[in-house]
Amino acid sequence: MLTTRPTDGTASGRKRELGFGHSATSVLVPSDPAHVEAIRKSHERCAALGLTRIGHGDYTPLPRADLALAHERNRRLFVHAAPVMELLLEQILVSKSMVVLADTQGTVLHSVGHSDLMERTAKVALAPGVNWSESSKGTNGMGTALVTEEPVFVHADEHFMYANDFLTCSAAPIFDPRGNLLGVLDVTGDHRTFHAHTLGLVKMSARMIENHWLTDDCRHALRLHFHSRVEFIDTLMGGILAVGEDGRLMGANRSALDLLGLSPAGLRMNSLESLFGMDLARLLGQARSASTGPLALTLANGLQLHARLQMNWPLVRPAMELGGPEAPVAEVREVTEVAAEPAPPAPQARERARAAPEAEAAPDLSWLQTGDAQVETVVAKLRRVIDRDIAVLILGETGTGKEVLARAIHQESSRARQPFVAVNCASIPESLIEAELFGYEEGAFTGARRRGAVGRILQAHGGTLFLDEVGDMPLALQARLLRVLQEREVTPLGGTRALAADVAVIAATHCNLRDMIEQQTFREDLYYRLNGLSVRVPPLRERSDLMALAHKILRSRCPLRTPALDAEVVQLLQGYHWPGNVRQLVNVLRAAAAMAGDDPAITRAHLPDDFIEDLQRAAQRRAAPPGSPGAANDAARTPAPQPDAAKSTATLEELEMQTILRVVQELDGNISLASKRLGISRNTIYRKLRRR
Ligand SMILES: Nc1ncnc2c1ncn2[C@@H]1O[C@H](COP(=O)(O)OP(=O)(O)OP(=O)(O)O)[C@@H](O)[C@H]1O
Repeated sequence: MLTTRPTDGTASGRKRELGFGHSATSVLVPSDPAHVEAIRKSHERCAALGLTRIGHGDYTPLPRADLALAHERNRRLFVHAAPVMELLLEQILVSKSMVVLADTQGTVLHSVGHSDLMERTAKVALAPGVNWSESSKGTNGMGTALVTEEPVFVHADEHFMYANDFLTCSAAPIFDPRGNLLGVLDVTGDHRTFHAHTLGLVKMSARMIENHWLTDDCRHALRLHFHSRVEFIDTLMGGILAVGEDGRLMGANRSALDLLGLSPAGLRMNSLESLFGMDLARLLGQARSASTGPLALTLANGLQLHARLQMNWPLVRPAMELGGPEAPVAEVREVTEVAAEPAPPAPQARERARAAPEAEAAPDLSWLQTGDAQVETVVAKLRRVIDRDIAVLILGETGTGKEVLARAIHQESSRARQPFVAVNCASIPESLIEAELFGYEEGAFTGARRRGAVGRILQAHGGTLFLDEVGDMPLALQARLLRVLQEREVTPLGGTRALAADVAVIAATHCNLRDMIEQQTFREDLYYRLNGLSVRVPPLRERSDLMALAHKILRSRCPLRTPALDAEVVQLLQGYHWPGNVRQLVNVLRAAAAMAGDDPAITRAHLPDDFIEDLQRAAQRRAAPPGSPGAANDAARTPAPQPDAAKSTATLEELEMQTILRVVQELDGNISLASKRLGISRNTIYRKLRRR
């Protein structure tokens, strides 16, 4: 049933029930009997609580300390919800509404919407800290959805308090994979802007948050994505079931529960066997033999499902690099077929992804123990300082795994469930690094985003701040960073209030900071503040676990059909000097595994051409008489030198720069491809190009 509601918001207007389409100023509001009943029941609850329709409710936000506590308790919810809220806001921008996130108590945690979108009073009422529980504000979207645990819209005079009948709100509860209520997502706007599709958008957004939560919770589990219609598998309607190594069902999204006809409690009482009549080994076997396309599964009730298996491989997840040309994307590999790479996100989405705290975490330290004695020592040292508020400084050449190590430290600490925020000091333009790190208030500088921005340090509050390439931090900022680390507070640019910043700090660099201190390009006091414990990640050429590492990388790339390495390839890998370290090894093996396809072993023919060329050049250098232009020396270890490089009178640095420029030019400015071809990280390329 559709009824129209007056849009003038007056009491007489409220009493007028207009017929469908009778007024140019009225809006269509679907009001099916279940909805009418839900609102009636809510009004009854409000009356029973002693609320009155002429009441106003209290719009005073929680005191700062209590709000900070609420934020702290709901940090994870915020981390998953914030990017989704930005997306939702983009969809409803024309409706001049606000997108609001509240906790299970109805306390607003976060709201987004431009300041000119809503009347100032309404905006203030939706600010963080204001409570919108039913017991405080009567019938309203957030409060009522929290009580009923169902999506609901509350339009105009359906609000219990007349004071709120100029609003229209659509709200949906958010649940964790075990069915616990986490909070509520809401869109609130002026009642004249009611749109019947808003509730649908809010419900979809709540599902997106739930799916992120599930994927994060079960990031190392195998995930079964399924639906009864094959084209729906990877949509929001698709079911996701997380399965542990022992075949245990670890969690499911709401669509999965709906498709399986289970409650969250019912999920715990089931297994793969009871649901699909097969255990994990058989499921994997079936996936292995299904060369392409989804698997066919049958439920006990005869319902046919189409499924795909997926797992996350943190090993190959590209590091979050601020300012880089690609957005950080958790790399997902399908077991049954190669996953379609996500399309490159739009610039706005990229911006959001950068601004959002990272939700994904890395494997812990034991994952890094593949038998090298130097790595073992590093891990043992780190285990002694974890959770002791000691800053860690990681030293090592590019591509040795410094960021992987930092993530592993975070993962093994008590902060593992909190954000890990990586800041690459080399890849952010010097003029922006201050704003990136410390954040800024609205209008702090020309070009600043209207609503200001939370800096990376505050995004890491409660978790770990990873300062990569810290040697590239401008001197002026080093002083500010030192103050933050000493006082544990941040004052955003253009702001006057200092905000608490509880962060564990891990810094990394390939530079010699001691030399930099002597050259007065790095502050000594900051060096000591960052260097509670310094560890050096060994370059790959010094490691004794090359083959164990290679097999681990291959296993993670091709879990079901891990190719072997034939004897010649083993010899070639072992004889190589690996200037690009583990990153280069990953790239070479990834390309070789792709070339090998279904072949049981990787042979020389599968190795990438540029790697073979480099091997040949190295062999020629070794064969050349000592002192000759082609003889092996350190310069010969420069990645991908030009053929006549050794004869040139240019310095090593100039040759390197020429090579980088040539490759970047050849690849039309694609830094990612250039980084792969050169075997150095994208950050290193950015840094070097900037220093030109
Ligand atoms: N122990 C490891 N096992 C498997 N893969 C690893 C390991 N260490 C590093 N890698 C892989 O090597 C690549 C480079 O790692 P990472 O980005 O951590 O290096 P980095 O030293 O921080 O590099 P840069 O100095 O260039 O920023 C990544 O793809 C990472 O997944």
